[in-house]
Amino acid sequence: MASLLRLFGSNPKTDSGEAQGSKPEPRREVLNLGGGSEVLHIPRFVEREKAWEWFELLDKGIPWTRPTIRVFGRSALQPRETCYVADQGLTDLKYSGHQPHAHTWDEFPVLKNILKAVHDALPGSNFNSLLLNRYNAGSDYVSWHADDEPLYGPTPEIASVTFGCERDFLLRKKPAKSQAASGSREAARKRPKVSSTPQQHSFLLKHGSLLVMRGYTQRDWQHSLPKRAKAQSPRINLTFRRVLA
Ligand SMILES: O=C(O)CCC(=O)C(=O)O
Ligand SMILES: [Fe+2]
Repeated sequence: MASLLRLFGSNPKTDSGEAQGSKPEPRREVLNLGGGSEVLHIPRFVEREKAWEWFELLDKGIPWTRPTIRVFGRSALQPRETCYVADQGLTDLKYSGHQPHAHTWDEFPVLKNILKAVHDALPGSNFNSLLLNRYNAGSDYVSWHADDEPLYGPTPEIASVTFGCERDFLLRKKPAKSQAASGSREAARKRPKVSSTPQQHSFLLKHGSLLVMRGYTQRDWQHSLPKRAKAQSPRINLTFRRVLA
């Protein structure tokens, strides 16, 4: 995987960390997933102390809830706490049979500061909604999914900022649409066999890190944050998204 990582920031001024009068740009890693999908990772996006300050404000100031969702036809408590913030007048978000209440940005001034930092790091971005997650311990998780709801359009940019306990974030290629239904048995026999091991990547998302999924990542890949017995402290994650129209 390392060979796929293009390391940015090779400017000696930024690498030495001592550009005169300006802060060094944090290191950026770009993982090209192929097929027009890409992940950008900035491990030290928010400086440590600032990130703890933001963690505390979010931990205490956000009205976290643990909604009941529907998965495979059954009701269950969502395995993490959540909150949703969005510009007014946007199409409502709905996932797993649940429609979260859209809070306004004005209710939580800290979110405007975080949003500004994200916009500054990602030229051309213009996020108008935010899904927040709070994982109380390693037993909280998010299962395999893609944020491919139509309201985000075909190639959404999703910017994910992490505070608190570091956790593994996994990406796996969606299985190719089965061709078994079409074509004859003979055609299937002649078709070259594809490897049964799905392509997978793993990122350790640290306190203060930013991870951005772009291009066709939501169409062609899934992501998850698995349970981790050793993770004993809370993690807060913010995913900024743009709802179209
Ligand atoms: O917590 C994370 O890092 C990911 C959250 C996520 O995938 C989501 O809210 O859609
Ligand atoms: Fe997601």
